[in-house]
Amino acid sequence: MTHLLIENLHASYGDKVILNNINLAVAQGEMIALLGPSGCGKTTLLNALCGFMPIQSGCISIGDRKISTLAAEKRNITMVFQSYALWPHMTVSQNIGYGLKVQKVERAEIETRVNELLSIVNLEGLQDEKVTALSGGQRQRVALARALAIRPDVLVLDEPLSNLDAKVRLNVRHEIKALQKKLGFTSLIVTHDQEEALVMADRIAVLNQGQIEQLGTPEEIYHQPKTAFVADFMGANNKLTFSSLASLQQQISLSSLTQSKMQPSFSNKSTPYQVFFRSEDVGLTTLSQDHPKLHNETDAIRILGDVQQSAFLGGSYQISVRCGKHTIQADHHENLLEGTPVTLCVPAGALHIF
Ligand SMILES: Nc1ncnc2c1ncn2[C@@H]1O[C@H](COP(=O)(O)OP(=O)(O)OP(=O)(O)O)[C@@H](O)[C@H]1O
Repeated sequence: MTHLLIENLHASYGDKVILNNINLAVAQGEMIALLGPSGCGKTTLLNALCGFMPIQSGCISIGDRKISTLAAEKRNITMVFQSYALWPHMTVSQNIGYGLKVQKVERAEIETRVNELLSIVNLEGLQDEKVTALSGGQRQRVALARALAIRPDVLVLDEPLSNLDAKVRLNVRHEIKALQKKLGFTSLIVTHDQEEALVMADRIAVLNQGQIEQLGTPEEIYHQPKTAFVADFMGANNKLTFSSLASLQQQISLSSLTQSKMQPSFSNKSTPYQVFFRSEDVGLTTLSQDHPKLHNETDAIRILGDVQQSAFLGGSYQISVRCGKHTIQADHHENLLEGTPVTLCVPAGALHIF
């Protein structure tokens, strides 16, 4: 059931249009990640939702409550900021209970709720510490507990993990996801980290220049990008261009093309085609190697090139291959010297064609 509904939302800074007709229905208990490059309008959307900036037109409602024109404090939406925004002179408990105190909730009730939240976010025993004595991960948990204390209708998280180091980040993102499942809060999370969005969200909205370019489950966004922008943004950043359908068909048969993830504009034979694929889907062989799997692959694009550069990624090497005017990235199990001639093979099923 839809809990938060954003309809035909437009917002600007002066003459500059930032949000251009945003429509989004968020179900009760659902977590939606807003994903997109810097400047696409993610934070502006959160600010408009929370009432921190006016909107030009459109409607925002929670259940049957229209909130677009309400003051921020009347919306019952709380934001968790990347900077935590905690009170440095207060203890953990005082920070968590702050919103309840402002709402003039009784002292005994505040104590009960604070204790409950300390246990939920695993901060028991630290209630009397000053927040300045806590680690980044612990501070973010205090910020989360403080936001949840007032039982918001919608929880909004603006890059909540970006100040944490890589290892803590992995832990905290799993903790937030587990909490969301357990407590069933409805939330929007802003991130520019695609992996974070894939792991945490029930659905992802990919934003581009103030518009939602695609909304779908993490699997849909990853495997079936609807536009070139989404394919590229979600990591299929190898790109080949073909001037027409005929030149594309010289590389790969028509039956394979229809099986691959080709978009409907397929019928226009004279339009240029862009083909996107991930480095992990590229099979690479050197001339000295015999790779039966690649030779048997009939439904595939095959490209010849020379190694330009090899970068060690830990589990594998990322090989940059010069193929005429294109440079293709391929994951490979071993290091290769610059100039080594190679054959690249990409199965039809791994191609996204626009
Ligand atoms: N207070 C402001 N006044 C004028 N323009 C602004 C203001 N805040 C943001 N903008 C502009 O609005 C656009 C969207 O900014 P926004 O912060 O929403 O992007 P974002 O997707 O959250 O980016 P990032 O990932 O870098 O935080 C940008 O072009 C930005 O320059």
